[in-house]
Amino acid sequence: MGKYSDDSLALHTDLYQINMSEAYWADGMHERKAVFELFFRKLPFGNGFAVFAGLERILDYLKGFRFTDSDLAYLKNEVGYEDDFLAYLKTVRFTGDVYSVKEGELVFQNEPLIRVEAPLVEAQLIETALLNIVNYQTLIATKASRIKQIVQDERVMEFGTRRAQEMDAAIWGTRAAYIGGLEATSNVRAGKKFGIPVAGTHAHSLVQAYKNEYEAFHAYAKRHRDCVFLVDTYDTLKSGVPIAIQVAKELGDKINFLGIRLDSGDIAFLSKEARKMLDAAGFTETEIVVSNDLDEYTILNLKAQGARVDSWGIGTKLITAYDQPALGAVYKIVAIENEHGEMEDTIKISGNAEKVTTPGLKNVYRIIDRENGKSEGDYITMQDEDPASEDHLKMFHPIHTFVSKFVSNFDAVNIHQQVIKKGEVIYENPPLPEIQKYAYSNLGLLWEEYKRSLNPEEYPVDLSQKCWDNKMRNIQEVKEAITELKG
Ligand SMILES: Nc1ncnc2c1ncn2[C@@H]1O[C@H](COP(=O)(O)OP(=O)(O)OP(=O)(O)O)[C@@H](O)[C@H]1O
Ligand SMILES: O=P(O)(O)OC[C@H]1O[C@H](OP(=O)(O)OP(=O)(O)O)[C@H](O)[C@@H]1O
Ligand SMILES: O=C(O)c1cccnc1
Repeated sequence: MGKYSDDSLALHTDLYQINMSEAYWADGMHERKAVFELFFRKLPFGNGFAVFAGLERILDYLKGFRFTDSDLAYLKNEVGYEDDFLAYLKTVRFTGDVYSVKEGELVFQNEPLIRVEAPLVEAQLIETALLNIVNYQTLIATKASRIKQIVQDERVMEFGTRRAQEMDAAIWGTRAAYIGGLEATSNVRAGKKFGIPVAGTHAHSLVQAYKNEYEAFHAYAKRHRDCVFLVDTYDTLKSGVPIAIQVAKELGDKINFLGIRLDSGDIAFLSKEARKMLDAAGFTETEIVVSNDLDEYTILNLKAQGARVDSWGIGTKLITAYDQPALGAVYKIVAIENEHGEMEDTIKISGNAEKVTTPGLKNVYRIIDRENGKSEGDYITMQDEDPASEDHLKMFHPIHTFVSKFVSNFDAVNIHQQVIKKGEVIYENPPLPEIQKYAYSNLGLLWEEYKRSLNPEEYPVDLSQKCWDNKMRNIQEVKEAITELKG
């Protein structure tokens, strides 16, 4: 590992975060309270919602945040920071407050998923890791949810470790995929670490090692009562399926002939033919597992062709988020304490209206119609507003403000909860199967038009009038300041 022996996560940040921290510290700004929000601007995969994941790792990361001696030695020797600043860094822990949506929550564009309220340096140093975690895990949970929505009742297994972008991605991606709705993983370490059910068949190498399917299947069956034989090594219909049936008949009750796996060729055709062969041999309960570069699009197409599949193994295209490899979430400062101890808004202006940040301390409410239990949209308010006390709300699009509606007879549910208070983790993440169930049950809140995988309607994420007015005032103030400068 080189001369700096440990691998603390405090340095899992961009150099510029430490450089900015040095400037804040040298200027006496470092303890000022700052508020940052983490959000994404565009839903991934053209989906109508995203499934939030990443909180578990974030809590662990923040709990253990500290620069170790070897981190400090590295920063001194190799990067050149001075001793006084390093002595300060040695004392830095995460002491702030964090508010987050739960894992498995359905989340949308331009709404804060996490709000960090902490001394400026602390909030700044953790940006990179928080984004790194949420960007990946939320992306994979969302992709998994898309796949599961197309698959519906059949079983889906995560097979992607060998193709993942290195080991961390395989492990945390598998966990996120499980949150999104997958039933099992082939990654045994993820099974041990998170309690995700493990499952699997065997590879072509088993058959190739024995040079024929008959011996390979028998060898496997000698030590495994539950058997799923891979039947496409030589010729699926002429050799693989008939030999699997022959071996299963020979072994009778000694094995559970659970299934066969197809991994190449025309899956629709081969699965239908294999189904006929298995049924004709009396193995009507023996299932057909398929794999080979599958995603929600191929699965939908295969279903349309009447493929007879009971179980889907998904690797590359899920774990690498193949069709959209980044979520693009950002972490933006929205308020900072001034020299008098008062919180002041901050704003980032952009020529692109969608990129102008929404300043100030805010809350996000999910507005749920009491009559039908469906969500009308999300409603971002200033922190001192209480939409639950209103009889009706005007919800309007934050850019196209003429698109609006009035909502009454609703529940306003604050989607955030405090997970860290003064540096202490105060939230216990539920067991993983409960998080998965939560994600699934949340889908019931959404009208079908937001859930379809192709061209869904845009779910409303609106600003309260007060929040919108505040944003406009901030924009105006910046413009005036610039005009004064020019003048
Ligand atoms: N009936 C089908 N309709 C649409 N796509 C299919 C169908 N059958 C298989 N596919 C998909 O087509 C892609 C390529 O399949 P193909 O059979 O060429 O795979 P392969 O790995 O190249 O096979 P082989 O190992 O025989 O060369 C895969 O993503 C597979 O899931
Ligand atoms: O296709 P994916 O969605 O990425 O799913 C994972 C793939 O990994 C295996 O193939 P590989 O060729 O690596 O090994 P094998 O010999 O077991 O087929 C398996 O057969 C799947 O095809
Ligand atoms: O168990 C399997 O069939 C499996 C596991 C990983 C990758 N591909 C297939």
